[in-house]
Amino acid sequence: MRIDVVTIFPGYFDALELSLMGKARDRGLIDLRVHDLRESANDKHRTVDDTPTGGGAGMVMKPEPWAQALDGILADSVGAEPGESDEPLIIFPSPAGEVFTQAMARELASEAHLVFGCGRYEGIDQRVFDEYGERGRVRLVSIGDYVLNGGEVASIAMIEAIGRLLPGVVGNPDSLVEESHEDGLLEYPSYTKPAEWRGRRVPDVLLSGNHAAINAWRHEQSLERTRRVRPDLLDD
Ligand SMILES: CN1CCCC[C@@H]1Cn1ccc2ccc(-c3n[nH]c(N)c3C#N)cc21
Repeated sequence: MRIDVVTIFPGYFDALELSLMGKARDRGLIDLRVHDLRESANDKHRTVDDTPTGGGAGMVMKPEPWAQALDGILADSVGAEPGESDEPLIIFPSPAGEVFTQAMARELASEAHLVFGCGRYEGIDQRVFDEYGERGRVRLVSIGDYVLNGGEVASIAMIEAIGRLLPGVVGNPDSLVEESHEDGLLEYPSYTKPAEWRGRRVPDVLLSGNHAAINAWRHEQSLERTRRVRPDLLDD
């Protein structure tokens, strides 16, 4: 999968050189390209923002630098493999977006080419979403009901959630099956050695070697935790 990111803070994405994402990039499973939006601003001061038309606090990101950056990426996008969508999907993190879920991560993991447009300030001029929404596929996506200062942290979260689902990225694909949200439930509690720690014992069933009983216990724990913490996940 090719992933392009447009941002005024490229350094945020150094985090994706670490751990599993870094290994996936080294192995060519993910082709991550980070673009500094300021390099698409043609004035002497590389201006990317201006005052909001109609008044109001803060600044809004100008449309033209975004168009320069996105047009460059789209022009460079190669055709997809058979069955993949030709057009890259452009994702703009936004508190006004559809909420990102594990189901969306699975859906986006089948894309050949994703582009993440990281806004800052009060956001990006609406006409960028309109322009690229008419020309191709655009989704505004939120990672949750709280306010961040920009789209970079949200993009990193989504890139990790999507990237880890790609074949070969996570060592044992079985570990992807019993995770929170993967089966619609929160995951069961985990334990390791020692069997007793500060007077707290690991549940006996986990020491029994009875895998049917262990699986049944773990499923019940997932159900109980989901009922207690996220009953909304059990609504049909
Ligand atoms: C604070 N400032 C004025 C109010 C509106 C937002 C703005 C900051 N900001 C600018 C671009 C941008 C993109 C995403 C997010 C964001 N916040 N919360 C989420 N779940 C997000 C996502 N995904 C925030 C952003």
